Amino acid sequence: MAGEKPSTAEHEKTMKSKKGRVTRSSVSSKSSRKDSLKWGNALKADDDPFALFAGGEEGGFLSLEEIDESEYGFIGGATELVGDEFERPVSRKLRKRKRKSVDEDLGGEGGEERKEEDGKSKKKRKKKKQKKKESSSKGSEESKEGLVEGTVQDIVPVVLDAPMDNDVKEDTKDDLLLAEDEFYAWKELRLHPLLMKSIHHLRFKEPTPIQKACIPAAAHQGKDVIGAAETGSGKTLAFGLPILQRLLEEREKAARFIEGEVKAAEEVIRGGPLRALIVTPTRELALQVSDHLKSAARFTHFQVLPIVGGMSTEKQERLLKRRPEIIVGTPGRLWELMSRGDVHLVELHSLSFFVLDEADRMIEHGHFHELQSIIDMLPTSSTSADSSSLCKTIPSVQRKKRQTFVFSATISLSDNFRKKLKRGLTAPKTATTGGLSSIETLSERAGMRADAAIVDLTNASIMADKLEESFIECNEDDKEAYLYYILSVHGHGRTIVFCTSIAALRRISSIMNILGIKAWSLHAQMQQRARLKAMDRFRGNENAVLIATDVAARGLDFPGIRTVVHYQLPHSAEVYIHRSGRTARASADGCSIALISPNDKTKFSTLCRSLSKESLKCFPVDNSYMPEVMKRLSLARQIDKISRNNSQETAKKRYERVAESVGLDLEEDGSEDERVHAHKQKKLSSAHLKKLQQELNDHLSKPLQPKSFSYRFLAGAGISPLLQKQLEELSKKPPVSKTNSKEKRPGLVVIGQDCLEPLQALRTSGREVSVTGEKAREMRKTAENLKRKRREEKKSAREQRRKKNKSQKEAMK
Ligand SMILES: Nc1ncnc2c1ncn2[C@@H]1O[C@H](COP(=O)(O)OP(=O)(O)OP(=O)(O)O)[C@@H](O)[C@H]1O
Repeated sequence: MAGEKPSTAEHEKTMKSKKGRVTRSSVSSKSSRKDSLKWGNALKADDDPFALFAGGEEGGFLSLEEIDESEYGFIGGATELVGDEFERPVSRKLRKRKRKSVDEDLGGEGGEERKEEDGKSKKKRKKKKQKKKESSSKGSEESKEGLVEGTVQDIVPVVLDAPMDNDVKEDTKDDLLLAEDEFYAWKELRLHPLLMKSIHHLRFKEPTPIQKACIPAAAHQGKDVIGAAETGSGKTLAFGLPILQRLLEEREKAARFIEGEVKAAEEVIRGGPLRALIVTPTRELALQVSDHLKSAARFTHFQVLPIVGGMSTEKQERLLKRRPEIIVGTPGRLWELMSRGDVHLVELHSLSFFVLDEADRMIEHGHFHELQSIIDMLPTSSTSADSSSLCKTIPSVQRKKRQTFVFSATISLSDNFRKKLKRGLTAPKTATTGGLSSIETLSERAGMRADAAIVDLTNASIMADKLEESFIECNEDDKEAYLYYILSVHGHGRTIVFCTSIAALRRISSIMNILGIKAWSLHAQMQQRARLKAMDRFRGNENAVLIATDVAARGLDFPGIRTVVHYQLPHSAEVYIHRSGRTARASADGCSIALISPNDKTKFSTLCRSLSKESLKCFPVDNSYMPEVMKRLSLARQIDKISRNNSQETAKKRYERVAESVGLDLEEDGSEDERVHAHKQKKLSSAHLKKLQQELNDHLSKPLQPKSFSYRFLAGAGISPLLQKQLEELSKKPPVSKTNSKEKRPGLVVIGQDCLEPLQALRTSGREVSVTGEKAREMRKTAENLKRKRREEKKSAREQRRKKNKSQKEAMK
């Protein structure tokens, strides 16, 4: 820690000088003076002294959606660069555009209200500005007197070893002590104060085991790392923090080195060549990792840029011109831009980190040819070290070798992995021909060193500790019914339903929506914008349902998913692990339910065997609900069928209209009689559709209840809005007259139904069942052994009796 103090103090000075509050000369005083001029406006505009470096409140996938449409910037280092100027982290314009897009999503509703709001908020902003002006002048007076509030210490007391300002108030001191205790576990990782500050912001009280194991090796010993740990264990920061740590250290070194050279220092601050390239298998994951790194880098003003498919290439090229230090991308788009010769992506001489997230997915099915090409573009480690002298921005600061990180929850390495790596080192790079068939080949080809730290924290089952797995046996045709049962009887908490085929996904999401369960879809055939929107909506509602293909199986970190349903089984045990790992993340709990049809049985028992599971809990299903579930489902299926036919008709009509408008002659469909008949049929089917919808609505207006449920009595605890409404309606009705016996009894319904979350239901009444069949085989064997033993005993007893009789008879003679 001793070695850290000067840098901490220096950093402190730099920050203060940037705020314009401290005028003493420091290492960075020249540059900061110039910078403070540029940043002056931004600083005045915000209360938080660190807001300049922060991403503001924006983040998550809504802001990512904006990437497609707007001038998205680098929020990671959080500074948005426009032209040559530093602007406020996330501009008001961006926020406004975001609001506009939300309005558009809502079909333009609320536009007027928005205008009104805008007017009000303008006034508010004016008032705020006025206030800030007053307070900043007050603040500068205070600072003159030595009364500085809202300094670095206020925000991250723990991390800054510099002494606290004497004028910090007593109560704040108590908070600081508390914070110091709370974040103590991070101290031994010796991270840069700016990183500790963001960790404090993220409220991560202690590092996760994988972070504890990887950060010292990667950040302080400069090692390559192969990291494996359960899903949701914080692997992103396990590689992200070492990257930021080293970049910060190098930047400080460079700043010391070029002391006095304002221009060079500015260049260093603005970013030069690419320093870290992170590759992930899916677009959504790349965006998420980039978002995560941005939040970790929010006080460093390093730039993090996602480069993924489905978004404008031109825009990405424009943004690459701003030379972000860190790029997170998917192989396809990265390679596309590299092949186009994008300077920032092909000049990799200063690349210090190459990261493969979800590395085992990269080698699956061999469809990552681009990854091979990217890896082949990387300079060999020795070249990269030598050529650091080519780097224009930090001319003489000697950089360390490139580090390679390979991470996943499901990595299997052979016993002689190190030997292979060593062999790889002695052989020239071109000798490794062929595809990236294994993690070993992949790591070796990426230049991993033989002394790489191998951190494998996966347990025997490879599943998250607090995940409870279960299954429901049912017919293929009944899967929809059981899904509806889970979502309606236990529909509490965010749920993700996995399918393997897009056709199945479309069908069940349509049926669930007809049944009144708002379900979002996510699959690879959707437009990128729609994919991000679905994810955003899913994040936004804590009881939302997402029906997804395996595009969402890996890495995606939705907060608080309570249940994962495997509607169709995945193709491999690894995918099952990753899918199930969307719940029970970051020491939370959760449950998974697999729907197993007779056709799935063999696959399921193979999967269980490969995960060393002999038994699994059977998810409790209350069969008395099923008649009502089936009734509703039958109506929904009929509605779905008619709606599909109708939409086919509509599409056909649209096609005919377009053809007509361009003067195309289409063949007439059948005779006049047939067309009249078709028209009649259509009328009938729309009447039928109306009737079905009415019937379904009647069912849906009542809460789902078991068959034995009596609708006559009021009971239960609490009043749901539905119950409230029905009570109100009931109170408006006149009492049933005894004389008029024909009058129907008012159908009073409803009980404040307590919805039991799937995990709770599983814990209270799930029963353990053998899944591999081995237990049953063992029991059969034991029973047979017992039977044989008994037979043999009987036989020997008979033999003895016979012998005894015989000897008695002989004695009598
Ligand atoms: N030290 C920490 N303390 C608490 N939460 C953390 C910590 N580090 C990361 N997290 C949170 O844990 C969650 C999971 O992190 P992350 O996505 O990195 O997991 P992962 O191991 O990469 O998961 P997967 O294998 O599914 O990709 C995230 O919400 C992240 O913000």
